[in-house]
Amino acid sequence: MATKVVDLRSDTVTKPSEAMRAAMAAADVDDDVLGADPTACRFEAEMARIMGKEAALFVPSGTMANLISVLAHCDARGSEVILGHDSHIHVYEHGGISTLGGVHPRTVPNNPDGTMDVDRIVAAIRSTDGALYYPTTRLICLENTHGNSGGKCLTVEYTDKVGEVAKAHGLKLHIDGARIFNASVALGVPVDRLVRAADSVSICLSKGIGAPVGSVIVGTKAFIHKPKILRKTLGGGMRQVGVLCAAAEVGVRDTVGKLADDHRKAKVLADGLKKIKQFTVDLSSVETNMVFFDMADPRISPAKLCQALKQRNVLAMPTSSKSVRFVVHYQISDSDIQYTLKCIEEAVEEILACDAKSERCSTNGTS
Ligand SMILES: Cc1ncc(COP(=O)(O)O)c(C=O)c1O
Ligand SMILES: C[C@@H](O)[C@H](N)C(=O)O
Repeated sequence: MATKVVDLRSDTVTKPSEAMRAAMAAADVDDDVLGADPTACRFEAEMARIMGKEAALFVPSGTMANLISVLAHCDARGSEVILGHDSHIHVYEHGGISTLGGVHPRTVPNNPDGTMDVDRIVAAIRSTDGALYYPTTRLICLENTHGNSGGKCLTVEYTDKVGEVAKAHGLKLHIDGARIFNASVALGVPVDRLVRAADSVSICLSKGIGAPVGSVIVGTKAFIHKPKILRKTLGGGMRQVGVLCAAAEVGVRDTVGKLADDHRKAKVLADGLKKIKQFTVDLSSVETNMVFFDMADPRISPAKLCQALKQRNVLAMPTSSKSVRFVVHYQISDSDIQYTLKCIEEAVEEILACDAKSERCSTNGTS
């Protein structure tokens, strides 16, 4: 029997459910590049409806969804996008908007809650009277929930405010909504209301929603025409993609309703960590499915802890030289959470005992 692994590295690690696999096998498909795949068309129409936008486009990944969205809005040479210094687009997408799209990033500091100060966004907008020197600001990007801040939610009030700034300055607003459903559930705000101010949104199907592959870009019908061309340009035009959309349909139907439980389990995990004195965790920062915690004992490093947990079939990821991240998803059970906490306690004991032993060895002069 396969060893049970509690995989808390990310919510991207879920395996397709039996219902997803059955839907994939039974999917009615055709050539999506020719616009003929019935399952893709049905799914895209449903996602547009859910998100309150006119149109939607299925793409292979969240990275490609963000890249295509930025390039579609910034389709003139010398364009600049305002985005968070700690945003996924800026930190984890290989600078694709610049290296592939020629778009210049203008970063604004992300606050601990994932927002960027509105006055700093306004200050970052290039004035047109500096045209000889300045790129042209065309786009503002937000990220909701904000991954590197621990899955924090951007409120609808904040999002609307940034939308007003964009409109007042003739700019567009894109939301990296990889986990927008987590934000919607945690805030208790309908997802279409949460993104109303945005001109485009990218939504990951392969995270909390649990689909094996894909993201969706939503926006106006006129806007989506450009992403469709850019998707093909980037090699993302796929043929019988209904096989993948069928799984995503099941995820949207079955898994969005489980996100609140992911958030509850994350809080249980954080509460358990709080009781272990070798770690520090800010319970108020656990708003959705992510738990970031810091090492409070110099004898315990993120790498040592993750290694010791891995030996107990619990997987996690260091996020810095002093912190570790757990990401909960619907394939993590309550007993998995309790098992993880037990393994953490054992791992701490093991690391400290090993450290004490090596300490005794070094004071005794034996190596
Ligand atoms: C906030 C955010 N945006 C975009 C992405 C990119 O998605 P993908 O991994 O599908 O390229 C991720 C992570 O995967 C993410 O966490
Ligand atoms: C690391 C990042 O690319 C991924 N989106 C995650 O959160 O796991």
